Amino acid sequence: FDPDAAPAEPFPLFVDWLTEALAAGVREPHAVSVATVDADGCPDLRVVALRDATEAGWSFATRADSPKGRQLAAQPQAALLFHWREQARQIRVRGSVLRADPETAARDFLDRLPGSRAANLVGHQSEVLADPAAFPPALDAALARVESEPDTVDPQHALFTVRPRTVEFWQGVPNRGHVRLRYRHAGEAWTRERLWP
Ligand SMILES: Cc1cc2nc3c(=O)[nH]c(=O)nc-3n(C[C@H](O)[C@H](O)[C@H](O)COP(=O)(O)O)c2cc1C
Repeated sequence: FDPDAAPAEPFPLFVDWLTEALAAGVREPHAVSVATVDADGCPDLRVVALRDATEAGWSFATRADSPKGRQLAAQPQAALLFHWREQARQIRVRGSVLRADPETAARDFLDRLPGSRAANLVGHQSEVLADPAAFPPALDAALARVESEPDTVDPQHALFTVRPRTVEFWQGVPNRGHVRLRYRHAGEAWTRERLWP
C-alpha cells in the first residue's frame, strides 16, 4: 500500500481495496461491524452485510425496530469496521447516518431472496425468545406469505447510510510499521493524513 499514490478521496480507494480483497480470496469481505451507542452512551456492536457503497456512503439494511435501528433513530452516528485478515487490512469509517426513504427501502427489500424476506417478516429481532419452538411456525407462516403475496414489504425494513466524516485505511506490516492513511472531510474537501502506527 503506497499512500502517496492514493486517490484524493476515500471512495475509489475503498473500491480498489474491496476488489483486491475479492481477488485475494477474503471470505465475506462485505461483512462489516457497525458500532452505535445506546441511550446511556454505551457502545453496541454487531456485524451486518454491506448492501451498497457509493461516494455518498456505506449502506446496510436492518429492522427499524431492532436495537440498532432504535439506537440510530435516537443518535444517528455510527462507526463501521471492515477487517480483512488475509491481507492484514482494516478500514474504519465514522460518520452521521441517514435513513433512506420508504420507497428505496422497499426496493431493497424486494431485491432479496424469498427466504431472506420471510426471515425479515418474522420480526421481533433481538427480543427474548422465551419458547424456541415458536420460531419455526413463525418462519413457515412468513414464507407462505411471501409466496402468496410476493409484493409484501416489511414496513420495518430500513436502509441506513453512513456518510463518512473520516475513513482510515490500515495496512499491517510485519515489522509493526503499519501504514495508516486517514481521510478527513474538512468543509468541502477531503484531507489526507498519515498516522503513527
Ligand atoms: C455475517 C453476518 C451478516 C449479518 N447481516 C445482517 C444484516 O445485514 N442486517 C441485520 O439486521 N443483521 C445482520 N446480522 C445479524 C446481526 O449481527 C445482529 O445479530 C442483529 O442484527 C441484531 O442486532 P441488534 O440487536 O444490535 O439490533 C448479520 C450477522 C452476521 C454474522
